[in-house]
Amino acid sequence: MTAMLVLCRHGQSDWNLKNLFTGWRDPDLSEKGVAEAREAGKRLAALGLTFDIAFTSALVRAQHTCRLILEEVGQPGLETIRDQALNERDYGDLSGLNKDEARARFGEEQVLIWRRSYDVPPPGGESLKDTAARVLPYYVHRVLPQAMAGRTVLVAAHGNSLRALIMAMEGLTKEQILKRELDTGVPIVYRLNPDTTIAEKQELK
Ligand SMILES: O=C(O)[C@H](O)COP(=O)(O)O
Repeated sequence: MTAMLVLCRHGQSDWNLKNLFTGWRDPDLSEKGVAEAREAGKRLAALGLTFDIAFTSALVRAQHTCRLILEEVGQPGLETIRDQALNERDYGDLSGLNKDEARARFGEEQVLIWRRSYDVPPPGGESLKDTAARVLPYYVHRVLPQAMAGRTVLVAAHGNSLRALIMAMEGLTKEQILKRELDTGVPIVYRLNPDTTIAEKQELK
């Protein structure tokens, strides 16, 4: 039985556009983000993909992306489970700050460590490791069983909650995940082996 899992980072949000640290703050998609989410859905539809269940976070930008993808594949109203386990990494005290201003204030290197290191949390927030500690159990207990039962699963979530998941799924090291960036609104289609390892991966850029 083929297990199919599609991961998609939300389309551009209003705060991505304004270059603000977002984390658990809750802006909606920008106009461009809406178009990106629709395009993601069109690309999935072009592959002939339809879903059996969708998962998204407790945040509007991911939920909106999920909804638009489902509309474009002709499945509005498909069962969708929302859970804060899939939320973006909590950016703590950085939330709401402009990323360039933060670089000017704290230094380029420090900001890069907060944004991309594996285990250094931003002040008052979550490291990627902390994010993984909530994303991975949710994946193993909720998402993966659906895929392994032969259902095609959509996960519409966030840059860092998905980086944490991809690090585990693809077996990336701390060094490799540092360089892994996820584009907004670009679906990654995984076909999984019966032992849950990756059989095939396709990024729909
Ligand atoms: O939460 C945020 O600010 C972004 O959407 C993801 O941030 P990052 O590019 O710093 O990981």
